[in-house]
Amino acid sequence: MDPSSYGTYLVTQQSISAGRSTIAVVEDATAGGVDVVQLREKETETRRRYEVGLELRELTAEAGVDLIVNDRVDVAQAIDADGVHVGQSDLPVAVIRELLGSDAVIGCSTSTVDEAREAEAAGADYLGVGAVYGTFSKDVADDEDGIGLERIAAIVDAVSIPVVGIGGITADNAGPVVEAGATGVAVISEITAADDPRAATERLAETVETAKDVEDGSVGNE
Ligand SMILES: Cc1ncc(COP(=O)(O)OP(=O)(O)O)c(N)n1
Ligand SMILES: Cc1nc(C(=O)O)sc1CCOP(=O)(O)O
Ligand SMILES: [Mg+2]
Repeated sequence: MDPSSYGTYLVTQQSISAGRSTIAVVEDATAGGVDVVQLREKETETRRRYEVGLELRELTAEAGVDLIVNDRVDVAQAIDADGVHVGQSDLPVAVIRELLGSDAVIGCSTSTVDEAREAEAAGADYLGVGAVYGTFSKDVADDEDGIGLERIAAIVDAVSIPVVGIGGITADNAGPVVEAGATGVAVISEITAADDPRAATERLAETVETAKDVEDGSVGNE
């Protein structure tokens, strides 16, 4: 799948999933219409991460959903994932491109226009930009209220690759992120910690689709 289709993006984290397995959450999310899943189990040992990754590879492939691995090029290769997502403290994008080749999808986290331009020049296929709003799922050093929608719009203007907003995003506040120009939104808690992850995914995907229609002018300008 092309990252320009990454509208609804699930980042996994079993520790906040109310006792459900990451596999069960991803099954629900694929049934609910997620476009891409990132395996991000920072507290899980490598062997277990690999085993979960193999299962996710099978179920995402069947559902036609992309599978991205957080940080780890070796795990991505071992499970035949579609790509890798890295941040400013991880391996550089250009090095990952050398290792994985031109077909791999490489995502890079950025929170400023300069970082975004640099990641694009290095060969990133999409950007994860955040934290858009305040989040409890990760320690985000610079701004605990988030970088906000104006920064999203500035980054979208500065690059020509897709931008995915992340951080504190819910079905209630995702619309403005897409209306600011983001291709989509990435979430952990909105889906993972929901009572019904499938329904939460459906709600989020519906919000993203509606906002895209507003953004491209097909509704709301009659
Ligand atoms: C889609 C997406 N965007 C941003 C991030 C954050 O990546 P990073 O800054 O490398 O932090 P960790 O996730 O590795 O803790 C992401 N994972 N996904
Ligand atoms: C993994 C991650 N990266 C962020 C960034 O700003 O780069 S914010 C974040 C956590 C997103 O979790 P939630 O959807 O529960 O807020
Ligand atoms: Mg990282």
